[in-house]
Order: sequence, then C-alpha cells, then structure tokens
Amino acid sequence: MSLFTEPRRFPLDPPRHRGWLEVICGSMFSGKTEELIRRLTRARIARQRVEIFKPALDTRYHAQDVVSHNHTSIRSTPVQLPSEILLLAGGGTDVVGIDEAQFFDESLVDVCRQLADGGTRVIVAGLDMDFRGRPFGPMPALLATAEFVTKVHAVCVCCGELAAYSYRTVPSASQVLLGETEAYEARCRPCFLAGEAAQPLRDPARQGAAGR
Ligand SMILES: Nc1ncnc2c1ncn2[C@@H]1O[C@H](COP(=O)(O)OP(=O)(O)O)[C@@H](O)[C@H]1O
Ligand SMILES: Cc1cn([C@H]2C[C@H](O)[C@@H](COP(=O)(O)O)O2)c(=O)[nH]c1=O
Ligand SMILES: [Zn+2]
Repeated sequence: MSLFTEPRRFPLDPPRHRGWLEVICGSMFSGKTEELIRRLTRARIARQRVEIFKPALDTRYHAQDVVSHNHTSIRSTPVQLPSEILLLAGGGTDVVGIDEAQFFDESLVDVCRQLADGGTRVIVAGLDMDFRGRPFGPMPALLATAEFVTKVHAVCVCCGELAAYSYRTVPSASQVLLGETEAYEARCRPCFLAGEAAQPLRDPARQGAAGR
C-alpha cells in the first residue's frame, strides 16, 4: 500500500513503521467485502501472513467464510469479542482483515489501534450507516482513527444512481437484522428519503411524534 505515501529520502527519517489502519465503508451491496478480499488476497500473494476475522453472529452465507454477495469468499475465524482478535492474531501476523465491523462493540477501536501500533496492517470493512442512515457501532471511531479510508458505493435499485444507503424493506425497528435482498435495497439519498416518507411509523421517534 504505497498510494498515499512519499518515498523516504531524508537520511534522518525514523524507520518506516509497518502498522496502520485501513477502513472500507459504504452501504450494503457496495463491494466492501469484495474489496477486503481483494486486498487480503494480494497480501497473501506477497507471502504475508494474513488472518481474517468476522463477528460470530454473521452466519448469513457461511459460518466461517467471509462471503461477498457475488459469492467470492475467503476463510475467516468467527469471534464473539474483539479481544479474541488480539489473542488469535498476536505475534507474527502481517495483515489482519475484519469484516462486518459494525456488529462489534466499541472495544474494536482499541484492538485495531493496538494491532496497528504493534506493526500490523489492519483492514476493516463495515457498514458506516444502519438502515435509518445513522452511524453504525464502532464505525465512526474507526473512520476517525484510520490512516486510509475508502468509501465504496452500490447502485441504487430504484434509479441507477450511486447508492450510499441501505434501505430496509421489511417491518423491523431492530438495528441488527441479518439479511440480503429479501430485506434490504441499496438506495441513493432521494430514493432512501422517499422510502422513509412512505413508512413513517417504522421509526420509533416518528411513532412518538405521531402519537402526540
Ligand atoms: N444494487 C447493487 N449495487 C451494486 N452491486 C450489487 C447490487 N446488488 C447486488 N450487487 C452485487 O454485490 C456485489 C458486492 O458484494 P459485496 O462485496 O458483498 O458488497 P458489501 O460487502 O458492500 O455488501 C457486486 O459486485 C454485485 O455483484
Ligand atoms: C443496514 C443494516 C444491515 N444489517 C445487516 C444486514 C446484513 O446481514 C449485514 C450487512 O452486510 P453487507 O455485507 O454490508 O451487505 O448487516 C443490519 O443488521 N442492520 C442494518 O441497519
Ligand atoms: Zn435512487
């Protein structure tokens, strides 16, 4: 990963540090997992030692593999807590990949920091916003503390524009609801807002307002 770095020329520069944090974010279907798999595959080709983790609750496609909507996949270790990543990746891992980061708690931020401080390249992929368009889990803090941020976009299924929102098509107010195309659509801002306006009673805040 040398895209954003200048070649070192000055003889008094400190030694180059290998650890940093990269975050890949965007809506559902935007290609986060494909991009994560692409980067991790390249690291393996470069004979780096790569470990991949995902939250154990994400069993949509496979209990162990990280699988994209396009069915590309890579073997991973499901974990309940971010602290397990430190234990399992400690010592000798060059690159750590983490998918579905939005499902972990805030302690993931410190785990990523510790890994990067220790010299590991950490690549995290996750939803930046939930189905209401609100920041999701530890993603805001990860984005703030990353050296490199990549925001990818899906195609709006309503109009074909770039989509940054994950629109939920089923009646659930729970922030966590695993699903695919049966429960979510990628939408651009206007199409997302049009959908929200059509179902105002789904949002508890609006329900309260409606009840007053
Ligand atoms: N609305 C959409 N926009 C873009 N890609 C889509 C859409 N619906 C399905 N796809 C498929 O999803 C793939 C991306 O999947 P994935 O990497 O798993 O995305 P993410 O992890 O961001 O949900 C695309 O290559 C494409 O085949
Ligand atoms: C928007 C939103 C999504 N989810 C779930 C739905 C999927 O199981 C994952 C996202 O997977 P992807 O690889 O990014 O397509 O998250 C959720 O639980 N809550 C939400 O608000
Ligand atoms: Zn649209």
